[in-house]
Amino acid sequence: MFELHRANIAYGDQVALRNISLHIEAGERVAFIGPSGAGKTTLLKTLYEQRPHDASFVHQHYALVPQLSAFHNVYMGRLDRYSVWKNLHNLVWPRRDTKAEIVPLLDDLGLAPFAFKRVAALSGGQQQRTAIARAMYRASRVMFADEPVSSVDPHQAGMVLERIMKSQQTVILSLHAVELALEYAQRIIGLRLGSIVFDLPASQVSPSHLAQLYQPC
Ligand SMILES: Nc1ncnc2c1ncn2[C@@H]1O[C@H](COP(=O)(O)OP(=O)(O)OP(=O)(O)O)[C@@H](O)[C@H]1O
Repeated sequence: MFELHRANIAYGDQVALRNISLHIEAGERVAFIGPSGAGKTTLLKTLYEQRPHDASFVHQHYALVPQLSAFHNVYMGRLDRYSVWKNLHNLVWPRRDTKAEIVPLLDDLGLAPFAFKRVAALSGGQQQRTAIARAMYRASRVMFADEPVSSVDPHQAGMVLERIMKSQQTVILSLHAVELALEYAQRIIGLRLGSIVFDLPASQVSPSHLAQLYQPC
């Protein structure tokens, strides 16, 4: 489904990824871990660009429309699939059938009480869960998510990751929380200074692998 062969990615003269070879099959649940600046976001974006038509992307900074409600932001996940008439109707006067699709999705992520509140009035964690709900509503073949639980409180982070893993066929995400990556992903790719240090099933990642990844420069 995704393939990179000795890929190098740079921003101007700043090299972000070096000699990356990678193959990801449909249905995999993959987590990128590694220190800040290791190249996780760059790798997510590089892979996303291979199939933007059938993937969704949860951005680190959510990329929501703050003036619109959580409901409307989630609806935007399918804006390109509906007619102009349906989109205008839902913007002004949400249709019952659309509410029946979106409200349970928000409810599942603990957001039902905020469904029709402006996103600008929601907390960071609530905004992040709204961005996840939008990606779920899109229902594409692949979900990319960049630090999708960074603002969610620790009690909810597991629940949110569980929902993500159940809702999509293929999931590729970056996580700072190593323990969550090991619990919810099947395959862990450790990145450091733009290179892959290990690529292993979660069950085979050991403390020495992690020490190698997070050792001081
Ligand atoms: N737009 C940009 N312009 C220049 N350099 C960039 C840009 N985006 C990222 N970089 C550099 O590329 C490298 C990898 O960045 P990237 O954001 O992919 O890392 P990351 O592992 O996702 O970091 P974090 O965990 O902090 O989000 C870093 O050295 C970073 O400074």
